[in-house]
Amino acid sequence: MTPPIDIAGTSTFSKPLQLPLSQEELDRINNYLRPLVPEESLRWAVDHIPGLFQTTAFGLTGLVAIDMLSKITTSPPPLIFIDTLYHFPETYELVKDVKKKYGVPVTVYKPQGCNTVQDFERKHGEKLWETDEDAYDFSVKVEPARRAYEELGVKAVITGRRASQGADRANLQPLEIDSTGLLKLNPLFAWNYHLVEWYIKENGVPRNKLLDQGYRSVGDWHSTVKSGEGDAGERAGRWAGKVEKTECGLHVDYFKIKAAAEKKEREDVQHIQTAP
Ligand SMILES: Nc1ncnc2c1ncn2[C@@H]1O[C@H](COP(=O)(O)OS(=O)(=O)O)[C@@H](OP(=O)(O)O)[C@H]1O
Repeated sequence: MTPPIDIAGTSTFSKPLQLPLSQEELDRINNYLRPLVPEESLRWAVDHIPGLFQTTAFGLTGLVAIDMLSKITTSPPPLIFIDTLYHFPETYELVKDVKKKYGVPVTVYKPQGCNTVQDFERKHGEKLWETDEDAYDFSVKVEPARRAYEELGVKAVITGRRASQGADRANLQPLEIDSTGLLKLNPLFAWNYHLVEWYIKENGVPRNKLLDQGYRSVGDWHSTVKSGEGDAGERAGRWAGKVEKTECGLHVDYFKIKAAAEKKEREDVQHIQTAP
């Protein structure tokens, strides 16, 4: 591969960026980042963005970013892994492989007050993903992620989302600001599945063993199935059979999912109180 160009000196943005960013500044940054290759975007982000972390479920795209970062900086952004407690054993194996190969710190956050599935089910009941999707997504991913961002002083995260994954991601920009003010850098926003797969093979990057068994995007074991060829099918194995569901909650409006989860909690309490 061609080594990434050293673009650090060509940027006219303040170092570090002054946060929060105005919409005008965000637009200017996106115009600057859009034509860059991922290594250049990552290098720019490491140089300019304070409080930068990488949030990863060790999907192929995030793994590409981890590998690129290991080649462009000696102090890559620390990794945050939200352990829903329902990941496949192969995913937990991969976390170990990545730690061993790259030596990068991985901070793990779990659902509040829960260390094990048994803890979670005592608190929320069995199969919460079937009875209330929003409450499940909020408890296993959204709340732990917010806790991580607050406790670790996270101002920005690198994500593994790409526009070619379609649905809500079809118009993905290199840099976004979410409803809480968190910056999200999507360095591989313009890559397709085949390019990501090619990079992983070419660079000997560790990957989830489930990918050799026909899985293409891996989430929780209870809601992930094998999926077909081509970009259209990449995330088709996530929440299979639920046509409207395309996100796990981490990348939707925080306040909306929080409100939905709290509403369900209130209804449950009311139901218990009025039960005969
Ligand atoms: N559990 C967990 N912990 C930390 N970060 C996570 C998690 N789940 C999703 N993500 C972040 O979202 C990126 C896209 O993930 P997915 O395509 O799997 O979709 S989804 O978020 O689960 O809906 C994903 O990209 P990857 O780094 O490629 O995994 C991460 O940036």
